[in-house]
Amino acid sequence: MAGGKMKREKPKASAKTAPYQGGISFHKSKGQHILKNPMLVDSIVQKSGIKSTDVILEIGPGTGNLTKKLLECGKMVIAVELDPRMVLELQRRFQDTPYASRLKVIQGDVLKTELPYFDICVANIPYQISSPLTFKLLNHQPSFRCAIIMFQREFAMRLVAQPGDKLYCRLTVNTQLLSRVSHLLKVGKNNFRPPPKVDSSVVRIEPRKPRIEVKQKEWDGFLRICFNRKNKTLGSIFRQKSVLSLLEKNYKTLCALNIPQQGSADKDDGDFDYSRFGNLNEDQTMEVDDDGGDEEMDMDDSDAEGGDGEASEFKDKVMGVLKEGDFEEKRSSKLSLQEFLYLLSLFNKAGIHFS
Ligand SMILES: C[S@@+](CC[C@H](N)C(=O)[O-])C[C@H]1O[C@@H](n2cnc3c(N)ncnc32)[C@H](O)[C@@H]1O
Repeated sequence: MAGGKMKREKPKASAKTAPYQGGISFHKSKGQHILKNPMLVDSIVQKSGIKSTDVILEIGPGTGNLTKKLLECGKMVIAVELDPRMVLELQRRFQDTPYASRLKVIQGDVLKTELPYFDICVANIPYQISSPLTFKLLNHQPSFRCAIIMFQREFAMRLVAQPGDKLYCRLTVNTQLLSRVSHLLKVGKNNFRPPPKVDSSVVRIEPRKPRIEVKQKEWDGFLRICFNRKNKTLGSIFRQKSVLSLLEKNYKTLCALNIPQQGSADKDDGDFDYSRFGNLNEDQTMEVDDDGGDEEMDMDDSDAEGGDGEASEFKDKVMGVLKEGDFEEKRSSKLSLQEFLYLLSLFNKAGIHFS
């Protein structure tokens, strides 16, 4: 644990349920809504299935109410906290306790921090980093066993959505490509201090082992097109001029370069950019109810169905792929992960690429 003044943990406030606040004022801009219900903290820890040998990653420990329980269960807690006031408070709270040698506090923005090895992540996070954090964790190597994370309810429901659910979106498919996600607990606003404006949910995320390998940029480009208008048929999406001309450009470039056609299971060169899968614009914050960036865009006249000649030949090729897999009349809102993977493989087999 980092240095700091020695001070015993403060005695509990008169009300039994009072959370340890350390006299700190909370900043909503940093997502500081601490857990004030000890029974809820117990329940989260119990559902986490922590082993006594586990190295636990906690993101945003705040004043340490969850941290304390994690220290009781695991071998080691590594806590990443942005706010130096909270870091100091954690040091004060645990420094002269038996937990001190098993707590490591890293001060900084978790999104910019190189994460160490951990077995399990348990966290009540600032909701404004939900999406990039999820993908940062899911691309962390070596992979961890599972993550138990508190999210804004709607974000959580997007993660666990199934084809046909209202909240099924690109975020859902991207998350489920990399992990199995399940809903653990509904959490009301009054369990936090100060209470946020939205309800929350605790979700369990287990990275897939082995991973489903996709070419990242290819997959991302493909899903962006599919979810551009998720309730329209794929036939109607792929007949748009803008989509056809983008795909035709890629097709001609690859033909000109005489690059052998690759299957979708090939990996990209270079590092994975987790921000591509979950950029901040489609995140859910405590205060803003954003819809995940997959709203349907109105098609303007210039983007009506594709034209004649050479373009029309390419359009036939694209439509041929959709027909081959029986996808023309299907909609992204109802397509399973396996169907998306299959459709991309059909496109790639036909030499049609999305990056
Ligand atoms: C919702 S509070 C949770 C506090 C505590 N874990 C609890 O449950 O009582 C989120 C915490 O994350 C911290 N935080 C905010 N942005 C962060 C970031 N980018 N990286 C690391 N910590 C961050 C905040 O300062 C705050 O302490």
